[in-house]
Amino acid sequence: MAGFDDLASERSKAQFDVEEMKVIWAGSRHTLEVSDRISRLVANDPVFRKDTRTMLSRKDLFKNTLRKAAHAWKRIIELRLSEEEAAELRFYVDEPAFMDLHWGMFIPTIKGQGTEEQQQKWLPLAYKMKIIGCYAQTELGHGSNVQGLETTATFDPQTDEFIIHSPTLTSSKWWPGGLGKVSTHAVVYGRLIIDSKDYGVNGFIVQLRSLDDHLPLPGITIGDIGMKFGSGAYNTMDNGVLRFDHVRIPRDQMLMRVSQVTREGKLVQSNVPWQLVYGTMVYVRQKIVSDASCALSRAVCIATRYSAVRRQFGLQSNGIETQVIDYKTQQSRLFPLLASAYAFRFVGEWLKWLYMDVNQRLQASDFSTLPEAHACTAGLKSLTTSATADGIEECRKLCGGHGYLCSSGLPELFAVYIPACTYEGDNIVLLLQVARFLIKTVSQLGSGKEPVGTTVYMGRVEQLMQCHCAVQKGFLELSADLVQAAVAHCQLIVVSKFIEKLQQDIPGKGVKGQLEALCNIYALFILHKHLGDFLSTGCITPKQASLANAQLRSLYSQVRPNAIALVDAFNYTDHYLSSVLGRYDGNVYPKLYEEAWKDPLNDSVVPDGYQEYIQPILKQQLRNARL
Ligand SMILES: CC(C)(COP(=O)(O)OP(=O)(O)OC[C@H]1O[C@@H](n2cnc3c(N)ncnc32)[C@H](O)[C@@H]1OP(=O)(O)O)[C@@H](O)C(=O)NCCC(=O)NCCSC(=O)CCCC(=O)O
Ligand SMILES: Cc1cc2nc3c(=O)[nH]c(=O)nc-3n(C[C@H](O)[C@H](O)[C@H](O)COP(=O)(O)OP(=O)(O)OC[C@H]3O[C@@H](n4cnc5c(N)ncnc54)[C@H](O)[C@@H]3O)c2cc1C
Repeated sequence: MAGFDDLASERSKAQFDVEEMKVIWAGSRHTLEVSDRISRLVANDPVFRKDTRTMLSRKDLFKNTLRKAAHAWKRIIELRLSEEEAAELRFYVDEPAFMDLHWGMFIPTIKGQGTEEQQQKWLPLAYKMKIIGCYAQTELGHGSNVQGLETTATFDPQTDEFIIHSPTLTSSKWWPGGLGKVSTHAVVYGRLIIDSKDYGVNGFIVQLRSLDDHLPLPGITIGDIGMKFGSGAYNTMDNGVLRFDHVRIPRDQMLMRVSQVTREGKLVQSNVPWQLVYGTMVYVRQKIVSDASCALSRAVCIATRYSAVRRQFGLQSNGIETQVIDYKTQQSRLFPLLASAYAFRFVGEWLKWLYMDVNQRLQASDFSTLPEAHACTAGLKSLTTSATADGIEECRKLCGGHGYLCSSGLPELFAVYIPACTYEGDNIVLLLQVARFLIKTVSQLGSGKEPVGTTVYMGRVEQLMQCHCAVQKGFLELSADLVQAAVAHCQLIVVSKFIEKLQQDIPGKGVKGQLEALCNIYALFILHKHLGDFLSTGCITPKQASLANAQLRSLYSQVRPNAIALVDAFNYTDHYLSSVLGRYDGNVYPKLYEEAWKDPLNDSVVPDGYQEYIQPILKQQLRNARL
């Protein structure tokens, strides 16, 4: 069987220990064991099938999502899964749904911005799924500009309550995931008003629906905002619209770790920086970087396996055509994405450590690294999601026509993934945050502080920043250029963290050698992609540039025999990949053919509507022809 033999032959060429690489990719033997066990548990459960998603109506699709969520919860309880195992199960169910925001934003917000008492009251309810929460910050009129939010939370000293209100159409909450049809509660971000004075944006816990009949509570207007990009895709998520008409909540439902409002209506600032109100966004952004490595590796796995199975032109002496993975153009498009997947994996590991370190310091009232954590999470979220969205589309193109079929898994992966460039912060807006941080850092450099990092890459950032700062025009005037410097800074971090990973103990025959090749491919690919920066800032010479390009080509040849093994190391099940082109066994053509007949359009030989609309035309034309 062609495809199967091709992949088996590819696997025999591997020059490194794939099982050890699986541990490196997973992060530890323990994590590998958990993800392997849970991914197979999900793959073998018929309730979690994904192949019909694109054929369901929005209502049936959503009902099926609720069914899966209920089944997932039941399995978590039945099997007594740990929090880690439960998170893995939700990950491998692989369906955007309200649970993501309940566990991924509502709970972390209460943990990060609630007082001890508020955590003790609300977290047990949320952990036991007695309430379902979402994160309601964005409004119809404002998303990026958080300080522009219009929802009001006015303190009423008579009743010791806040009155939550939507004063304008544009103040309607708009986009929050899980809000439209499911959530019973929300963390609502609104303007704190005391005695007609506006104290800026804070978070408030607000109940939205009755826990008895799920109907919206008095003063609450709530619903779904409608179909989104793609057919299946993100339409399993009820992104919602929410309006308040003077809804009253008790004073103790304002999240008060950052600021407190006393019974007398006095605002008291605690000793933590007010920016902690934005803390959930830092947490989610570091998670999004790890998610980028998962999404990109998934697309690369599909495209790499298919590139080894697909043969086109180049008839060889043995009478068979050439594998497209052997074409240098295919390698120059595919292998940088393979290297990027590994690079994002490792920078995501570091970012997770940085986030935990910042949190530990916050506990000790050390806020010194919060600005860097914000800049790193914002910048790396922007860099990795943009590269991943473009990379998934490139993988679709690397698979030719069959990449455009839903059965390839790539169109839906693209449709589900691309909003990551927007949610949790528009990517350009976030790069501007990095630029602000860099300007502050460069201004401190005058005090003799030396930047650290990979020489050529560091030089590029420094030069780009010096050029821009030297021009001394306004920030806004320079923002397009400063974004360029911000990207350069984030790429420096990715390369540096990959190099640091290589300095760790890396067991397994040939494993370190493969990672070194991938690190060099990532670094040289970025250098090649941004050659103008490196040349214009004098970081490299034209001669060095051409040597770098030659080195890149030879690295592709080094990776070629290991490509299939490098994607096998992701350890993805066929269920998770959900792709005929990316099947582990390479049995592509028979399965493509089989899948086609499952389409409802093939339920009847003569399609509905033919007799009603098309046949009359043909008959009329026949009659005309006989006249
Ligand atoms: C763009 C900014 C950062 C602008 O902030 P601003 O206060 O209006 O103005 P500024 O002067 O630039 O900043 C003031 C200051 O706050 C700092 N700061 C800003 N953001 C953070 C943070 N996250 N952590 C820690 N610090 C932060 C900035 O560095 C500034 O500090 P500085 O004054 O320079 O010392 C902010 O408005 C923002 O983050 N916008 C993006 C909004 C966003 O990300 N929304 C996400 C909604 S939830 C979502 O999308 C969930 C999707 C999940 C899913 O569906 O899966
Ligand atoms: C699938 C999805 C799920 C979401 N889930 C949630 C959720 O659960 N909870 C929630 O609260 N929100 C959610 N959101 C909203 C999301 O966080 C916002 O859409 C996002 O923060 C971008 O803000 P915006 O829509 O206002 O974009 P805008 O800021 O209006 O962006 C429009 C354009 O303006 C540019 N721009 C804006 N400001 C500047 C500036 N200062 N300088 C230069 N250019 C600028 C941007 O770069 C962009 O090109 C979700 C969105 C999506 C798509």
